[in-house]
Amino acid sequence: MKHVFLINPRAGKGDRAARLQAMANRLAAVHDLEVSCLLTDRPGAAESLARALAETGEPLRLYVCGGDGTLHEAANGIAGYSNAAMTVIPAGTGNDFLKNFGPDAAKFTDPENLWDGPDFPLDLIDCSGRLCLTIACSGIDARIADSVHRYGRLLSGRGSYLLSVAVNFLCKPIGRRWRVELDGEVIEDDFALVSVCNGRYYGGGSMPVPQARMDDGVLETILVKNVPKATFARLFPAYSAGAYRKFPHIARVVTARQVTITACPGEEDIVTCLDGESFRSREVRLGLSDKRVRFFGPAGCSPNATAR
Ligand SMILES: Nc1ncnc2c1ncn2[C@@H]1O[C@H](COP(=O)(O)OP(=O)(O)OP(=O)(O)O)[C@@H](O)[C@H]1O
Repeated sequence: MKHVFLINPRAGKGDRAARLQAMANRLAAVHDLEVSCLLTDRPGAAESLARALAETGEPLRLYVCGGDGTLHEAANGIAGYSNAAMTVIPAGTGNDFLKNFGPDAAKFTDPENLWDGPDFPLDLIDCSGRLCLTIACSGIDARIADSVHRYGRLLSGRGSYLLSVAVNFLCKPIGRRWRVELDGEVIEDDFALVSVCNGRYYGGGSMPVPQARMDDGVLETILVKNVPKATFARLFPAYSAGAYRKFPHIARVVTARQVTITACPGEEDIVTCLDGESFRSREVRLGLSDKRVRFFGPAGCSPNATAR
């Protein structure tokens, strides 16, 4: 069995690569394991490195050291390979994925809790060919997340968030005219956002659909219609706390197997964010992937620990 620490030295604040490499060396020495470290040298590197390791066919335990973006890339690399399993040692900024594990999330910081932990399959969202572990969001939330990344190159975390909210929320309309197809049902309307949830957390801890479970073969999609800005600001805390049932005239949750979002003629491209990584397109097709990813974690942990 190969144990590989896949380290993103650019994740989070400050370079933790040296500390993570020391952790890997200690794990090898204490348990007489074959442990190596790989550093990502560019965006996208975690995916190609993870895929290359999985393609060898050798039994693999991959410790993804980074945030949600690095985890997203690694999952795209190893999904569907039965010889490969992955876990995460949180080294990112938000680490929203681990919030699904509740209090056990803290145990993921120590590889002693991970190296011989049980593995279990997790579902994945297929979004126009890319795979997403937690939440695939399109709309105002994705536009804000996208700008936070862009402004983050110039400003602090809080500064880039505030500027992003100002630009996307205060200076531009919230709604976009989309045609949304949910299995057979077609709705054309102005939408604030449409988020397909496998996991429960995104955007630094918002939990739109608390019943979403990561291994039940079901995706929960929340649709929020366009509303005046003051209404959106007033309802956002309830949306973030999973209380969408409090405003049924605006929000609705469905378990459609196929969701297609198409920008209406004249409307700008749709911004979609997958595990925090964003892209633009005219149309987004979402559904349960036929691939799953093998995930390992501390004994007794559950990716549904906070589901309700
Ligand atoms: N050597 C590198 N140089 C620049 N960017 C890199 C490098 N290696 C990986 N990346 C990119 O760094 C980005 C940020 O990584 P990641 O999302 O894991 O951390 P984060 O943004 O701090 O955490 P979170 O997403 O949990 O808030 C990813 O999009 C990844 O592609």
